[in-house]
Amino acid sequence: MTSTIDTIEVKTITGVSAQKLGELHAFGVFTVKDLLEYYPFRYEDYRPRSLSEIKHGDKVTLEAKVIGIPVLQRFGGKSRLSCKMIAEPWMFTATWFNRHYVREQLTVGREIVLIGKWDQKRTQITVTDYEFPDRGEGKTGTLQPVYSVGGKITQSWIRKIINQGLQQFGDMIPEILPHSIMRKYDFMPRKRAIATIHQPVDTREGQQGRRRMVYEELFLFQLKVQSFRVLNRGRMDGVVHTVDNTTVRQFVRSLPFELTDAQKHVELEILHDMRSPYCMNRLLQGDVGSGKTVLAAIALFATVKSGNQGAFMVPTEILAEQHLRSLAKMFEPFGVTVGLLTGSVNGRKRKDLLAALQMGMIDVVIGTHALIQEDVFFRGLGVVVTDEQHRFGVNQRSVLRRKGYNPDVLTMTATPIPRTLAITVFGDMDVSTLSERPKGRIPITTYWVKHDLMERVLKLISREIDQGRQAYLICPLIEESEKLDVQNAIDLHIQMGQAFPNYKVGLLHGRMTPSEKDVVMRAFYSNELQLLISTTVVEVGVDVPNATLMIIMDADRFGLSQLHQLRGRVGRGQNASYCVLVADPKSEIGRERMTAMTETDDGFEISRRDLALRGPGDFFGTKQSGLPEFRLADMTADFEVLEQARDDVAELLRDVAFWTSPDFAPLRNYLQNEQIFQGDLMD
Ligand SMILES: Nc1ncnc2c1ncn2[C@@H]1O[C@H](COP(=O)(O)OP(=O)(O)OP(=O)(O)O)[C@@H](O)[C@H]1O
Repeated sequence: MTSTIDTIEVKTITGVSAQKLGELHAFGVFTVKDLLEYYPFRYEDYRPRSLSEIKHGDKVTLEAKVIGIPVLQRFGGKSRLSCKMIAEPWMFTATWFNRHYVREQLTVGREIVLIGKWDQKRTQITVTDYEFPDRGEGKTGTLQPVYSVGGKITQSWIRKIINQGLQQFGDMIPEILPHSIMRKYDFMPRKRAIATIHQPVDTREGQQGRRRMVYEELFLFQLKVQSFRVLNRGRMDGVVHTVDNTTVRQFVRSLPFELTDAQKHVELEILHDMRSPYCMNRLLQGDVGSGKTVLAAIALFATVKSGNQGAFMVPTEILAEQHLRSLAKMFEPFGVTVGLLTGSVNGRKRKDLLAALQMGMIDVVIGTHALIQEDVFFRGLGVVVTDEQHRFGVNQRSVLRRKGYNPDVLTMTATPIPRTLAITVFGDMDVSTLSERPKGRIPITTYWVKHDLMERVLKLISREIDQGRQAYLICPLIEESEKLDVQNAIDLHIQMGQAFPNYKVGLLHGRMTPSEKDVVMRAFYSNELQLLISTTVVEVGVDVPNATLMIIMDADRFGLSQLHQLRGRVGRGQNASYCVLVADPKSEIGRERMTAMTETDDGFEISRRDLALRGPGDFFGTKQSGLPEFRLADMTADFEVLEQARDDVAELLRDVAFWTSPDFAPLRNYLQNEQIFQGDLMD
């Protein structure tokens, strides 16, 4: 096999000593390819500018001439060297701190290039770097890349080594984009693009290089997710579920409500996937309270009635307990057994549960993400239902495959994502959407009040509780300190206890043990507690239909989607519900968020506004762990390129030539080496 830059070790580059090699490894640089793709995050501009165009405080490069005798002052072990200079027609002073040795080199009439910060008031430059043209030094006039460095690796060393790497191996950088794409966008060849990112001749050239490599990165990302979807569909190695319609219908009929049209539609999509021989990889997105859990239940029921087991992976123990209770009730009449596996199930109990799972005595297991790892074995796993936070990545799939399972996967998200964004970022999945909420729900009324109206808010609490309902009070979020969060919650709990001596007031926060939390949640479910003071631990999925009031303190500290999630804890039953945002926002964005919340209760609209306020990068940043880390591309700034790449890839994959023509061999090779395909042959 001929060697390529992704197999040649970086130590073959002249100048990489054994000691430096270790340091490069720490940066994730093992091969020549890794080094050449170690891109700078910005450039230092060494192009000379004229004094007439610079402002106070600018960092500049000036071409000047020494016209004065240097003056050296020493004070307390430090030194300051000043010298008069001229950059025609202006005179100014150049100052060096703690570099007294420069004095010898400053002879009158000598040309010098100074790099440093300009002080307009003193007509002075504080020099950070300098060069003498008569020594033929080379930074002047260039843009110098700035890399992320540390330890024994310095900026100048990495620049030198990358330069050396380009000289030795630059010609071996392979082209990967097909001709058609190169022509369509008039891209420069890959070799030149990579070289110019490290050593841009000028800004335009640098931008062109970046443009091409950003596109390539997003194109390859899209190629990976979309071809995964295409191949997955064609592969036919999933579990074929055989459950018949009558059995499913019996289960659906036993539920205490009729499915909405949207739920019925999604049910068909899920069952269709499950019955087919390919592996289901479906994202179910629906607004808060739209009834996603029952679809999870149908999928789990269908797999059990087809002779398999199901796993339901949820983000918190509170939620695992909640689902255990509700699913056990739904499944009980049909003889479907349910088990719980979370961090707090241990010792003998855990051992027994694992054994029961392996022997097939438990049909459905609910738990946190530890569920599908390490020592957990199933007799036959047919379906995994999970949530967006645990987006079922390549790693989990391969863990399961190694154990001999290839289950259907249903991923649920309560943060609706605008459709274009969903298919761009979740391109490997089929998307189902629950577009309506169950009938009979009264929209939640949302108020935004300032802190000085707290008295009125307290009255609202008593009004609801006196009518037999329950309320949540969410404490402000102090991001820097969980300890302060907890303290806040404890204080508020005491205050509310005093304000409402006749009600039972509960407290829930992240420092409590899972079993302590469970005791409180159970008491709230059964209305033994009327008011629950909590941090955001109730954010996801908690379902207490009798709760009709949600109060969020310092609501401007939360993001829009998170506020919507919290608000979604009420309005889940037949009674009118209210959400009160208590906030005195200081920023415009804070005010916009509050207004948006009072204007709409539609999660799709909220996420559209959230996206507009934050941009796709941040929108996904907090919620999405499944997003790849790009080296150059930025989800916000390069979003249009991502959409373009998505369309180009879709077109390419529709063309049969993609799977056969030599023009696309580099792309097929790329896919084959990706972990996602685990070496499956592309040809
Ligand atoms: N078709 C329906 N008709 C009436 N009630 C329903 C229907 N479907 C679900 N429900 C009820 O609506 C409530 C919310 O459903 P569920 O907990 O599944 O919401 P969800 O989509 O998971 O929301 P979240 O993301 O906020 O947890 C539950 O109490 C559930 O029993």
